[in-house]
Amino acid sequence: MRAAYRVADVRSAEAALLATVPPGALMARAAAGLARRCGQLLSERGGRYGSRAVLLVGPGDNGGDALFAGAELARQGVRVSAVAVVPDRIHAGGLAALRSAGGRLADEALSAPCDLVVDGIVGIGGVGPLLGRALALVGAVTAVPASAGGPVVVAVDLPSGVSADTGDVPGPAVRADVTVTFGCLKPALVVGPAAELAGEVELVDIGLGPFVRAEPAVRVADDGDVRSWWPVPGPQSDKYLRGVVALATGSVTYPGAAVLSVGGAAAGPAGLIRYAGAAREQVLTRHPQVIAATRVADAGRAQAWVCGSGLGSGARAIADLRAVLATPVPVVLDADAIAMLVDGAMAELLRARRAPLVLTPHDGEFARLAGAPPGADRVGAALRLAAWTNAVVLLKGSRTIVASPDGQAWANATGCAALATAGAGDVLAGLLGSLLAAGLPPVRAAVAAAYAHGLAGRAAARVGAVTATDLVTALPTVTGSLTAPCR
Ligand SMILES: NC(=O)C1=CN([C@@H]2O[C@H](COP(=O)(O)OP(=O)(O)OC[C@H]3O[C@@H](n4cnc5c(N)ncnc54)[C@H](O)[C@@H]3O)[C@@H](O)[C@H]2O)[C@@H](O)CC1
Ligand SMILES: Nc1ncnc2c1ncn2[C@@H]1O[C@H](COP(=O)(O)OP(=O)(O)O)[C@@H](O)[C@H]1O
Ligand SMILES: [K+]
Repeated sequence: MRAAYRVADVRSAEAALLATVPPGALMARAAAGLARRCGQLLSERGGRYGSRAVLLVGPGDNGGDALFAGAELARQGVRVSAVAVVPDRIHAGGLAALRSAGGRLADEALSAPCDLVVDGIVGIGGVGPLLGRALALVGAVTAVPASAGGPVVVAVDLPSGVSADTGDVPGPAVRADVTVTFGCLKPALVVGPAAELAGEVELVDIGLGPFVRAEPAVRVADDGDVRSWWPVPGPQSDKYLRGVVALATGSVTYPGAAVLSVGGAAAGPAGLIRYAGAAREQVLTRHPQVIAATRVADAGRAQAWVCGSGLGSGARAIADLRAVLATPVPVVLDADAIAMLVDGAMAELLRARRAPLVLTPHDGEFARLAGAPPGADRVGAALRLAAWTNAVVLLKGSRTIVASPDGQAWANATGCAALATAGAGDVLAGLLGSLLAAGLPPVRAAVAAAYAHGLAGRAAARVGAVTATDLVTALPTVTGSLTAPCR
């Protein structure tokens, strides 16, 4: 698990650490890590000696990091020039170090072609959209991407122009190929549109770890986490012990949603799938192992329910949703079921529930339920909806968020834009239901489902254009790889 911390918490930790080390030591550690990565990137692109680097140097310590790293690169034979955002507010020690290593202060950014741009405009001290010369410099950096022969762009701590705590991007911002961040991750490196601007993120250890006392603002699961959580059948398992997942999804209008959600469930760890709904025939044609009924009341017992994907919102859908909410087992509500929750008549059933509830809204469904779209602070918005509904909220997006009513938030790092295809959410809901049925607690089930779903998207994208059916095809290999092999 990786953890990202808010700026205020990073500052407190840094203050505590600073009191234990000589002045300048932290910046030296940060700059050393930054210079190391920049040097590697130059070596990969034809060599350091004689290459050209431009430092964009803001008025704060972020600029100081860039200058000290530039000094180290200059010592290695790189021709380094620095452009000050605010010429009379440049880190004096950093500038002296750069000059004594042979680097220079330039007036114009990128007046000649260069191999590397180091974005030291702002880091965690950035507030709001970039202003003044900072804004003009960002335009110059983004003109030619590295993939089109432009310079490789390395952001110092954060890509300048992003909101560190929320991952919002309120205006023009640096698009980095690599972000070298110090001490710990910040939310903007893992959530929201900012995370897409960070490129590859390298975390440099500056000794901050023991001084971070706060709870993470957001967590990111890795392969090891998901693998260790994934339910694995034992020698005594039978289909019931592995868990029974039931789905009330699809409708006469949208039978495909039923097929896709059952397909997602089929890749999960549950031992048996029940289906209740109007798409019974279509489900059985594609998934003959399913035990299918037409109504929830006739479906039989399950350890978790999935309800809503393609369900519609007529009288039949309302009755099935009510029946699902009345069960004493974990429930995933997706799509139409979320929309139907807006109806106050469901409130009593929700209040009476003791078993876990997981909501899987995209932004539109979120807005219907919460009264407004998630906005700039997606983690905060998901946490508020989770607290209000007493449900785990899986807020879909390019970095899907999982938020719990007790204030824990996770961001998914495996997604890819290929997932933005009709029916992908149905597949996710089915897989999530299967993980719940197999006994995974709701936050872990949601995090693990988003993780595997993202990997399936990537796997399918490697083959070609991705449809939700391709996700169903790709999922078993992904989920199989997350499961210890049967002995
Ligand atoms: N505090 C520490 O112990 C360490 C800090 N380090 C570096 O220090 C950085 C934080 O330094 P600072 O607190 O000096 O802050 P920054 O250097 O991130 O930026 C602050 C300055 O940027 C300007 N600024 C803010 N928002 C702006 C906007 N929207 N448009 C234009 N200019 C804007 C302000 O004038 C402000 O003085 C970190 O991100 C990291 O790079 C590292 O050296 C590691 C140790
Ligand atoms: N730009 C994107 N990058 C990565 N994943 C995305 C992106 N856009 C959407 N997704 C993912 O695609 C899925 C879409 O689900 P959803 O909106 O419910 O579609 P549907 O209702 O058609 O099934 C979600 O898992 C979401 O996180
Ligand atoms: K920066």
